[in-house]
Amino acid sequence: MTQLHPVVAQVTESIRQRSAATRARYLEAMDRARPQGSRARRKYAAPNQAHALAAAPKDDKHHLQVLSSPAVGIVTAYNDMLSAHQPYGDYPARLKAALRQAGAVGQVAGGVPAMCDGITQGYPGMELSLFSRDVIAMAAAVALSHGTFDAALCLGVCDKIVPGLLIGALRFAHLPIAFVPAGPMPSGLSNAQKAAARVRFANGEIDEAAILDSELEAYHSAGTCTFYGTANTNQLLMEVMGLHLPGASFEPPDTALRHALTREVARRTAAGALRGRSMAEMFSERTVVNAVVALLATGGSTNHTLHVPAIAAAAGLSLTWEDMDTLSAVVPLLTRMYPNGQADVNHFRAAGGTAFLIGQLLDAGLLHGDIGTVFDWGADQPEGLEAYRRRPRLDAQGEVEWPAPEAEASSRDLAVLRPAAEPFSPDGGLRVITGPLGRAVIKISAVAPEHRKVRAQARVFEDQLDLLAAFNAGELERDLVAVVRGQGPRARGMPELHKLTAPLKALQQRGFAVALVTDGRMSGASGSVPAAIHLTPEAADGGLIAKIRDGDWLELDGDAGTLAWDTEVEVRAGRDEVAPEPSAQGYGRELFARFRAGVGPADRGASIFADLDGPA
Ligand SMILES: O=C(O)[C@H](O)[C@@H](O)[C@H](O)[C@H](O)COP(=O)(O)O
Repeated sequence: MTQLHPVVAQVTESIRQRSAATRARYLEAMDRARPQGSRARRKYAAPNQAHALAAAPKDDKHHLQVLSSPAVGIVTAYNDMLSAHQPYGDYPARLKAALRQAGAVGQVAGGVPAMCDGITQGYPGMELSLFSRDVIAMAAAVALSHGTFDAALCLGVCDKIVPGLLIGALRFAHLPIAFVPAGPMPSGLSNAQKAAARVRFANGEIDEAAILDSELEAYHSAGTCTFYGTANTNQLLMEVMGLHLPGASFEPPDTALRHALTREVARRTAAGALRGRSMAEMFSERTVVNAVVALLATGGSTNHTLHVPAIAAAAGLSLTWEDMDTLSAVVPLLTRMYPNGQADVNHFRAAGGTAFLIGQLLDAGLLHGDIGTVFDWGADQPEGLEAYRRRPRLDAQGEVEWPAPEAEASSRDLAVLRPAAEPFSPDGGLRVITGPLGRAVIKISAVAPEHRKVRAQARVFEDQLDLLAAFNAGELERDLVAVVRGQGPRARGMPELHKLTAPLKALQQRGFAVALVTDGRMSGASGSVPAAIHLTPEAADGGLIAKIRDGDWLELDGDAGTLAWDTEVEVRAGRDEVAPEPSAQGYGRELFARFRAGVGPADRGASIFADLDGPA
């Protein structure tokens, strides 16, 4: 067996020790919630049980009431607005049929909201986006609060939905809970061509009709957007955490194999319920470390520097940005997918996909192989992550099987996916930035080495639209550190500022040294311009970013992980903080005032949930 890398072992151990008290309380709570006796619903009095059975079809009633079959709650994030979630429309029927075959009964326990960042990018709805993660966690809890379920299946793909569902699921981890993906959109216009068209549009070289045609060729059908942004990072992380079946993440929607995988995850979850498995016994600090390693090895979305700590906290575990940074120094970058390269997730899958990636990381001792997985719930011999080296395929009956991996498996496209011995870069794609302004994160894997260090005078904006206006007015034709502040969780719910990608890139292409510093977020799809994001403390929480003025010299060095601010301490002290503009009314933003007032800082996940398991 491969020896675990000492740094991975050390980070895992420090998370375990730091989290000892909260984790113990979490596991006790999960233990207390475990049903005593055969089925969860039996603890309820007759009227309560009858309510749960009332609308069930006759056969399901017989199974639940007489045969004591397990009940599996389906929590769905279906809607027609997210192309990635549209395929979920008929999943409840598919899952219920598969569960019946496995001797269980499926019931839709509830729906959770899901919003598309691609639609709301740059518009008021985006100010609800990050908070929607916590709303989804709460909605998942409401769905599972019926308490009549012996297992659950969660249906979600996109940015806030998977983290939200997982946070909710982890509070019901006395049950076995699996995640059911739906697969990526087929490749259309490439992401690089799409981005190039946006820069041409920003430069005034093409008109509204041409840019819309370009976008419609890129976003053309159901399935997850093909770039390696937050949604696809979610998918990869779920697989490496053992919460998807092996190879399930990137099989396209509506293929025979996709449907066979969906049936199989239902069967394995039913088996988990029959065997008395729980998510709590499979999800540990090792699972969390695996998620971070996979994030780093693939240059995944910066949003996961918020989501993974928030997910860990929901399982009583404390993960810090420093843990991520420490791991980043030893985890090699093994993939190049847009925005870190030209390929998309379909190319990644064709090059060897998760099976090759996980195999490489296991062989390098960078992943914990000994984690519990949903695959193991239906297997006689637990295999842990080893099973995820295998690729799914259809057997003669049209069901899924995972043949033993080829001994000499290699990447089929070294421009997209590399072995650990020949990485794109010896270290991972994310870095913590430190300096007098506080701490921030940067995704250097998406930035060419020659652009990673920028020294320039600041131009300060309180709103991304002001930056766009200044760009359009030709005021930004110079070396520039754009400071966009008042965008943090307490100020505005931490919107993504992805609309700035095209103009900043256009300036970079004109030969200017350009960087961004913000207490807001950038999209997982943003790249090429170095961006120190998630700056904490934010302007609305006493952060010194509120004291920067136009003309101050800033130096962002992505490789060194530093953000210097030349202005003398005495000069800074004499300046007033510019208070962030309050979040506007309308688009429901007023409903989230309590969220803004109560949210925690970015390095703790920008979450409204604090100390779920008491003090550390
Ligand atoms: O974090 C992310 O991955 C993004 O928020 C993503 O979910 C969103 O859809 C982008 O806005 C689309 O990217 P493009 O605008 O580049 O197509």
